[in-house]
Amino acid sequence: MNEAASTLEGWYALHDFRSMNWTAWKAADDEERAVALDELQEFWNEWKNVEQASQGSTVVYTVIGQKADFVMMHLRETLEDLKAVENAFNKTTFAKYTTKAYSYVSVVELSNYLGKEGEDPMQNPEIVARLKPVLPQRQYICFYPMNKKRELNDNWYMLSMDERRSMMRSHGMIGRSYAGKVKQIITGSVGFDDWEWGVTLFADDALQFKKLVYEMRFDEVSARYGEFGSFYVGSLLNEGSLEEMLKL
Ligand code: VOV
Repeated sequence: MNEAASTLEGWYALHDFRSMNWTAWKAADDEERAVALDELQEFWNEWKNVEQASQGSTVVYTVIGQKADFVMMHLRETLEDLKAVENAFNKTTFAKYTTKAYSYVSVVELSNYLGKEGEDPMQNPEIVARLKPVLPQRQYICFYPMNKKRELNDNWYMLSMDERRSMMRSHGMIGRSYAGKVKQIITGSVGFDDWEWGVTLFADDALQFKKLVYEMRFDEVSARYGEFGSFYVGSLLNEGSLEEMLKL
């Protein structure tokens, strides 16, 4: 059997995409809307407490286009913690005015393709911080799921470790040339969701997503082996900008 890459896992991830039910939101009276917003604010404060206690991280972004109106991306220590945060949101008054659009379940993952031989990665604070990251508050987010191909002639999983490592090195070099412009969080989802990985990118200039993804399309690991799902792009929401978005 071919050698599997070994992976390190960190916090579990839930990308929870919701759409607004604008008809219901507009039909609600001022008091109902105020209650919904107050509860949402309380909920948001709880997320901040979780982040301060280093037990997870949450960011909220709009989603542009008709696939959804906003996404809550949660990182938590366990799948149960993710379910709890999902349930808690569903029980808020605000959730009554939303519909479920899409969700993605995965876990922050690092592989050993480019790791140093003989080093215990868990003793490296940089690696631990990448496995349990505080999510960046950049202006834009881009999320999409992907697979590595398993076709007769192009089967990633039949390649030797050395072949895969050399392609991942080239991938990493392209990625590194975007240092400071795009921050990536790769989450593994084999056994958890419909694709093999979730790719979440953060940037202050959304065009850098297009440039990075396009450049990677010419790199063998993406050109030959990458298969991609739907792309979601959006901009950062905080309590203030969410209220602005919901103002009638
Ligand atoms: C923003 C830049 C960026 C950088 C620096 C970067 C670097 C790296 C390194 C060094 C490594 C390997 C070690 C590890 O960390 O696991 C990876 C790993 C991975 N990547 Fe990546 N990637 C980036 C960005 C980046 C993008 C934009 C994509 C989507 C590809 C595209 O065509 O749309 C991607 C995908 C992945 C995946 C699916 C994996 C896991 C592959 C596996 O088989 O296990 N990635 N990636």
